Amino acid sequence: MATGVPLIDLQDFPSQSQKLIEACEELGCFRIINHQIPITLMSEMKSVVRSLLDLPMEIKRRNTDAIAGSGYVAPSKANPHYEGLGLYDLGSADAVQAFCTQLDASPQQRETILRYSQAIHELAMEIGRKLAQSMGLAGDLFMGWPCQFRINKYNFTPETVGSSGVQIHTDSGFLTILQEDENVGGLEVMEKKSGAFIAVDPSPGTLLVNLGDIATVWSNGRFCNVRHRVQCKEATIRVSIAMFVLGPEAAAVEAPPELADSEHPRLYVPITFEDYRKLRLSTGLRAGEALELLRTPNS
Ligand SMILES: O=C(O)CCC(=O)C(=O)O
Ligand SMILES: [Fe+2]
Repeated sequence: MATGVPLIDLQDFPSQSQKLIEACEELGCFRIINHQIPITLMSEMKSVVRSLLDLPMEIKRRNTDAIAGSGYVAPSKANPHYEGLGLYDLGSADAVQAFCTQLDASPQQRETILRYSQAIHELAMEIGRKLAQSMGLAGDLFMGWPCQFRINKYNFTPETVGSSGVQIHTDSGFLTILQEDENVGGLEVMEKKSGAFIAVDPSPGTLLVNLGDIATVWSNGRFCNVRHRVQCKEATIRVSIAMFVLGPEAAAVEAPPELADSEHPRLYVPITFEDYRKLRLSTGLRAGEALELLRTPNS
């Protein structure tokens, strides 16, 4: 049952810095332990999320897009067993409140969603600081960056076993923090070197981090934007909670000067997250291939 996903103890820095950077470079995926989000909050949030996803379709449809694809996604031809609810800008208490209002959340549900969103947002900022420090950089890498939140439900049935819940893709932003289903596996991450998929088995109480395309741009090609997919392994409902750290609000993403010099020329032209997202949407390149369109002339 080897998962091959490195474990990072968030309370053991700077000792774990090298391990963190290696995980970002080699797999683009790691599992966090000691993240300080209470396990009770994680399980309360999971049960709130399950009830929101069980709401009638007409209520779920009130969760409209703030940016393309940020709201309710109904089952479709491409992903017939998948549906999700979401919100843009998890760091904004107003956006979180608006999401709760759209879905008629009870006061108790609202309280859990607010506490969870604050805790996961703080954790993302902490990971940003640890990443910057581990790369020898000062400052707060993700401060002020918009984050997207998505709760995913896979309606797996006996007929769907062996088929795909979500097609192979990379995440477009810098990184994703995932609270997986505590019982149902199915997530698979691709090892860059071999092209082989590694099954990510659930590990309750921990959180999984996947790096996306923006991390590759920012790190001047050092960090791996991990390809991943969700396979249906068993005929049961699977629920996961994802928080995407996207990119800076308006500024173009580019490698900091420390990561680009004459020996390591910039591999990608600077681009805003917004323009990169549009590029992915317009080209339909969902598995990181759009990065090739950003290559600098001599790289
Ligand atoms: O449900 C999961 O485990 C992963 C979902 C995912 O890859 C995504 O939302 O981008
Ligand atoms: Fe993903």
